[in-house]
Amino acid sequence: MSLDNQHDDFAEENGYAKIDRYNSKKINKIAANYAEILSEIGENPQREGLLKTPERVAKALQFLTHGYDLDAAEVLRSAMFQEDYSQMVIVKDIEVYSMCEHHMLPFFGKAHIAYIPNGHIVGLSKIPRVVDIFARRLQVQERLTNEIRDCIQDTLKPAGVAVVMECKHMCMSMRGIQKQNSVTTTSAFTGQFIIEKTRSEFLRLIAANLA
Ligand SMILES: Nc1nc2c(ncn2[C@@H]2O[C@H](COP(=O)(O)OP(=O)(O)OP(=O)(O)O)[C@@H](O)[C@H]2O)c(=O)[nH]1
Ligand SMILES: [Zn+2]
Repeated sequence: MSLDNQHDDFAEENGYAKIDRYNSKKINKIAANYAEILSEIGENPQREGLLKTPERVAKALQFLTHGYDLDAAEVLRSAMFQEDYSQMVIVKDIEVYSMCEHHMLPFFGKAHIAYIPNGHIVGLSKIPRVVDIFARRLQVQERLTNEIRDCIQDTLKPAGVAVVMECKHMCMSMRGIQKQNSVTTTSAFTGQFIIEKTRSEFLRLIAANLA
């Protein structure tokens, strides 16, 4: 499969068929800027290996920020089901890839999310989808954490939501302070998770190695 085809197939493979994935005007504009950047860093944008690089980077950037084109609440609403289940539901170890808004370098790690149903449950896959929709934007980890919490709380209206994220920031490892192993943890809670006992149960369960 050619590189172009791989990119073209991205939308469908990821269930994001309705994204206007290839706004070619946008791609061309971003690519032109990257050709200039290549020159500025002392490279020759005309050498063979770099000929298609500006276009590749433009497409990669569009992928890495495609969350702007998606509505996380709509995704949740598309798979809400009435169910008489009122115990904690936890989806843990969700891989997260985002980009910090300060340096546009990746930060990545895991999200652990729980909610306590209040009449409705949600299709399990929709929780990582919500994570991705907010992560695939320029972010800070704190806002990303809060946006996931608020979206689940406002849409599903459960008795409580808990979000914990643990991420490594490339802007702190490959440049700047250059700390290779530091991990940043953020958390956000609503409803019953504000109560110490419920929050402790959630934290104990995400720390446990049950599977
Ligand atoms: N709170 C928070 N800070 C972040 C996140 N991602 C990156 N940063 C920080 O954003 C800050 C930007 O600080 P500046 O002093 O303006 O930028 P800088 O000179 O490149 O800073 P250094 O990284 O310390 O070299 C840095 O301290 C980064 O570590 C994030 O998700 N949350
Ligand atoms: Zn950064």
